[in-house]
Amino acid sequence: MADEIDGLKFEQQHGKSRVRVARVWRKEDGRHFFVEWNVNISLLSDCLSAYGRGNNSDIVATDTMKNTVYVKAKECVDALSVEDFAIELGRHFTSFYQQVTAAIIKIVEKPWERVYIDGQPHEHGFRLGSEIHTTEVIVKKSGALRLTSGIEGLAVLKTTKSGFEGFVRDEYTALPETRERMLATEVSALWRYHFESLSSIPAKPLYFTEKFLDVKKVLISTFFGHVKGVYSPSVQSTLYDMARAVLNRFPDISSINLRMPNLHFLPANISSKDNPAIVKFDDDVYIPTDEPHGTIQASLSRSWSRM
Ligand SMILES: O=c1[nH]c(=O)c2[nH]c(=O)[nH]c2[nH]1
Repeated sequence: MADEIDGLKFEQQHGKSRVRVARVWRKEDGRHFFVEWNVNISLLSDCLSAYGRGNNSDIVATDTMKNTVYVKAKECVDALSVEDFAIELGRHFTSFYQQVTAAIIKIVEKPWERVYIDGQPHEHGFRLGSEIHTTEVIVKKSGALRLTSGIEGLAVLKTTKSGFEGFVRDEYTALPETRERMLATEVSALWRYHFESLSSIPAKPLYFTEKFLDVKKVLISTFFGHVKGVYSPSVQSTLYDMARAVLNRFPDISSINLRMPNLHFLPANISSKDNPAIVKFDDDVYIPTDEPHGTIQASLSRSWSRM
């Protein structure tokens, strides 16, 4: 939101970052549910006189925003998705305060997962997994909504069925063409849901939690292919297949952005003047390296709207 002060364009927002909250839901049958969230709040509000005149009478204190996270966590009597919690916060700030025109809520969920003991889900035991679930919600006073979710740190590797051929060769090119290499990456994905108003959000509890797990499954299964695998001619091609699979499978996702660094496993060939083959590479010994790494990213949308 741009305003004018003294003939100058002025834009502002204020909020609270890194509000950490954990919530336990204790069911009567003995099962516990648990989440840990790191919440970022940013409010767009009419409080120009705070900047221009030192008058704080329109300022919602960021300390109050922090407290609101704990109040709302307490009020959520049933387990809910990180998306629904973000929407609830956005709804609160935009409806409770007349001067707040929009709220931007970003939350990172820590990947606590229920443990299994002897194949049985534990009632109250959790361990830290690896992939992080994120969400960003923008709620406007009108009820307009922009909802994106994401995954970070989805590390995947396959030991074959990957190659890279036919690329530009010039006087600087040293990379040999291959149809046999390792393929490893750490996927970051961000996808936008098509729900564009608060009233269109599905009422089903944990709808977005299930969707997150389903998107993760589709990303993983498309990366690897079925048990015998699928050939990848490049990170670019596999990334596109993964993005495509998500849009094909989930009608309520309108766009997806994927970032997939190419984490290289270099063939180990070690030689000396006397011994040209101290170690001779035979698709067996590799030198793992993530520095430098390739960086491949792309967005795929159903329409020409932006992510
Ligand atoms: O899948 C790949 N894509 C590239 O763009 C690239 N560039 C490179 O050196 N190796 C690879 N691999």
